Amino acid sequence: MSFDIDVTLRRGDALVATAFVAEEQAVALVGPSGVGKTSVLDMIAGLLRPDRGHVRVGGRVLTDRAARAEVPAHHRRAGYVFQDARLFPHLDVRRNLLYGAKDAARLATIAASLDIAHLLDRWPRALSGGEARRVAIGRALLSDPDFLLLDEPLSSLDVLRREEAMRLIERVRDDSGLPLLLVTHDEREAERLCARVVRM
Ligand SMILES: Nc1ncnc2c1ncn2[C@@H]1O[C@H](COP(=O)(O)OP(=O)(O)OP(=O)(O)O)[C@@H](O)[C@H]1O
Repeated sequence: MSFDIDVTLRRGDALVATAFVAEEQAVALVGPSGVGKTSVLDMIAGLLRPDRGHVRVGGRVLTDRAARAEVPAHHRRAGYVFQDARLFPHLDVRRNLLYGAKDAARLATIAASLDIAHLLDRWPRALSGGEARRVAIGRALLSDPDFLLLDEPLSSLDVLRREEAMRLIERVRDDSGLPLLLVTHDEREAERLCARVVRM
């Protein structure tokens, strides 16, 4: 079992709710803008607390409102790649990658596999959107996570870059073997990258 999620949260006027149990390693969360996809990732990462329900990943209970159980975000071992990369602007790419790294010796391998080895001495402000996102994926992988959360990893890429990014995600998925939850607007991408598609 990868993800066992059943959460409800009121945010302003919106009611965010989803429930699914996935045996598959890779799960896509699809749905229209504003339905609450990012909020669900935040609840799984421990950045938002659901009003009711539970979050279990890889059999581990991270939130169980009925049992008053809540693992703090920094103990969840989530590799969360945010929609806007969120690199530290005052750290170069190398130090961004090593931030929170469990095993710095993996830097070279991961940088090579993400095609960012030539960017290690650059500053985040000198990266394209796609490069920044690859660095964010690298930083998440180096933190030795138990699972991966990717928020719209393909948005704002042109057709060619999108295809490259999809191949990269397939490789990360297959090489890491980690439970992976990916948010996208695009049903076709969801079906290609993930054995399970959850609609919100
Ligand atoms: N800080 C906030 N306070 C109140 N409501 C919020 C807040 N952040 C988001 N919302 C609302 O919660 C709902 C879910 O937002 P969320 O960002 O999770 O949706 P989403 O499906 O990820 O959207 P998108 O695809 O546009 O990124 C929306 O209706 C949004 O307006």
